[in-house]
Amino acid sequence: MGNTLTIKSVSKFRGKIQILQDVDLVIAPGERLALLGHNGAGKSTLIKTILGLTPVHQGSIQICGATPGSAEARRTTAFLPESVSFHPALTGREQLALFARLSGAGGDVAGLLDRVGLSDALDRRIGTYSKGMRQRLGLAQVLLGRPKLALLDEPTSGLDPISRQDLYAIIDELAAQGTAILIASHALTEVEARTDRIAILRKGVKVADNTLAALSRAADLPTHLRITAQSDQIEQLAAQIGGRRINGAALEISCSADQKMDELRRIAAMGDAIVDISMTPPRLEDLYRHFSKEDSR
Ligand SMILES: Nc1ncnc2c1ncn2[C@@H]1O[C@H](COP(=O)(O)OP(=O)(O)OP(=O)(O)O)[C@@H](O)[C@H]1O
Repeated sequence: MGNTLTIKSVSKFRGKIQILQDVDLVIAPGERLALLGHNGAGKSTLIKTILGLTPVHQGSIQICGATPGSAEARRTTAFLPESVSFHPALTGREQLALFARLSGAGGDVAGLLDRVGLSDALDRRIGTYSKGMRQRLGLAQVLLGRPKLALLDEPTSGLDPISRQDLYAIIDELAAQGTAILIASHALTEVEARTDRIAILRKGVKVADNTLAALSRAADLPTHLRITAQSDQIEQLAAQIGGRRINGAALEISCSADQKMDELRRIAAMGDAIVDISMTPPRLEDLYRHFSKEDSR
């Protein structure tokens, strides 16, 4: 099956300033892609070009073969902005029913509101909703059209931890139904666990695009091993193993992914002197820092 979203060599300028430079990106049906980047890296601009709200100056974008902004692309694409705004005088039910009518999508409005946890508030005016409730209503709107592509800009900003989990559960359902999902985010820990692939923009240039495991291999960042010793043996172990003393009875050493098993064998061979070993592989935060820095390419 072809990709839902295909972005080829897209460049975009604002006046003389280049905002996006030769960006290639694809998302397959059912795939969840995290789009990361510092403030001003070009994430929102890329989303706006996919939506057809701002023109592409070079290159091309296709959504299931359709051009951004065309009737077909609009029918297949859903967008959740960072701060959703609705008519404050309408109730959640009225607002969603209005969207359903406008889009011609129809659908079970009350069922969708229940799905996003708004069943208690469906007949309350949106003006009385909290930010998290408005975000949930926005998500119901995304679900309404059964989109092939969902673009979510900072979907969890301002949400409490449970609401975040609920939101990702709904995103997972969407993906399981075949929707291609792009999540622009600064919440690295969340997207680390809940997406399939990571793309990083730096000053409008895509500097990374792969699975977490592949990015880890490419960056070759160290894994940290923390070794806890019997308290009366720490001095002797420190002399043998080296590394950094953490507190009275622990040492920390760093090694590359290739060296990790050799190090573990070396430490395990020290027998009863070792009480515990814990291992911390590079996290998305480390990879993000690595790929976002100026000399990463
Ligand atoms: N309407 C506009 N006119 C001029 N420049 C703009 C406009 N919108 C965005 N820019 C510029 O384009 C660049 C990319 O901005 P964009 O909003 O796409 O970044 P972002 O990665 O979404 O940032 P953030 O994480 O802060 O939301 C920035 O330098 C920004 O100043």
